[in-house]
Amino acid sequence: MNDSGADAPLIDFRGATLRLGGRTLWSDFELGVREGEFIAILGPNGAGKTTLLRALLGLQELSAGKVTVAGKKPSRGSSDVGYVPQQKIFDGDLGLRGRDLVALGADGHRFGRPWASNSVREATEAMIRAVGATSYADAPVGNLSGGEQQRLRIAQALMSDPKVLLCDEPLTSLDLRHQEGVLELLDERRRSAGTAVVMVTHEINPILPYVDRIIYLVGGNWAVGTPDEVLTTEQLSNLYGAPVDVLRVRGRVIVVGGGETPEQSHHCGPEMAVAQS
Ligand SMILES: Nc1ncnc2c1ncn2[C@@H]1O[C@H](COP(=O)(O)OP(=O)(O)OP(=O)(O)O)[C@@H](O)[C@H]1O
Repeated sequence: MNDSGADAPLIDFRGATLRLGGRTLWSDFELGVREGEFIAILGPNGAGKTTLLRALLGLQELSAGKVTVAGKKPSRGSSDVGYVPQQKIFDGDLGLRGRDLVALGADGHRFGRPWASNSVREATEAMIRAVGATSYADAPVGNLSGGEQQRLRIAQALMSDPKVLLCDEPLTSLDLRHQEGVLELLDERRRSAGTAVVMVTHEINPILPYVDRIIYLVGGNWAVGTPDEVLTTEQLSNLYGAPVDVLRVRGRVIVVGGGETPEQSHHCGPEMAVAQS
């Protein structure tokens, strides 16, 4: 399923192909992401989800085709792109306070010499308020819960006021309440500021109320579309090249795979995959 895109997409992949270590991760990938769109990237381990984010960060050259972000070739350190890397829980001994972590996201383009300025302090305070972290912003980050830490990391990534926010598995190790908190925060940002959000995740059900479209990558194949378009028995069976059943049970999506790939992909038991929430 190819994406029709918009006139001037914020993210624009054209015929993008990426080969790494003798494997084709994805080929002829086409996608136009509009301002304020919320996109989730799904797929099994090793399908190339993080690598797709790396291409947007200017950290990974394409093997063929092209990609632009805000009309430009992606480049390292661009203030157009905010990035929340895969979660690492901060150590309890780390002396850094929440507000210090957020302030680290202030970049030279916007603030001049970051640490010295009042404008950084004010912007940090405003961002902490915006993500609802005021009550714990002065605590050492290592003492905070995973969900609280994640909020601060997103605040840090938003400090450069990026046009695009990339998040790599921001829901991992969060309970349902904190997952919803993070998703609501991302949703609010894309609605209020028009930031396009692109999120890698293994969690399907929590994201369904929020995302506009899904990119599903499997073994060199890809599909892009709304959750209803992509999460179907036919589409996933095509992508996996093996029988996969997509069931809807009490509003939840459950993917049951016949081969080994779907089970591996979503860290579930041997019989049933995905449907984690
Ligand atoms: N620099 C590299 N050289 C060769 N192979 C690489 C390189 N970087 C990544 N790979 C391989 O590319 C594949 C895709 O990796 P990537 O991290 O994008 O997968 P992913 O879909 O994010 O997986 P996961 O769900 O496990 O995080 C993996 O098989 C990985 O080993």
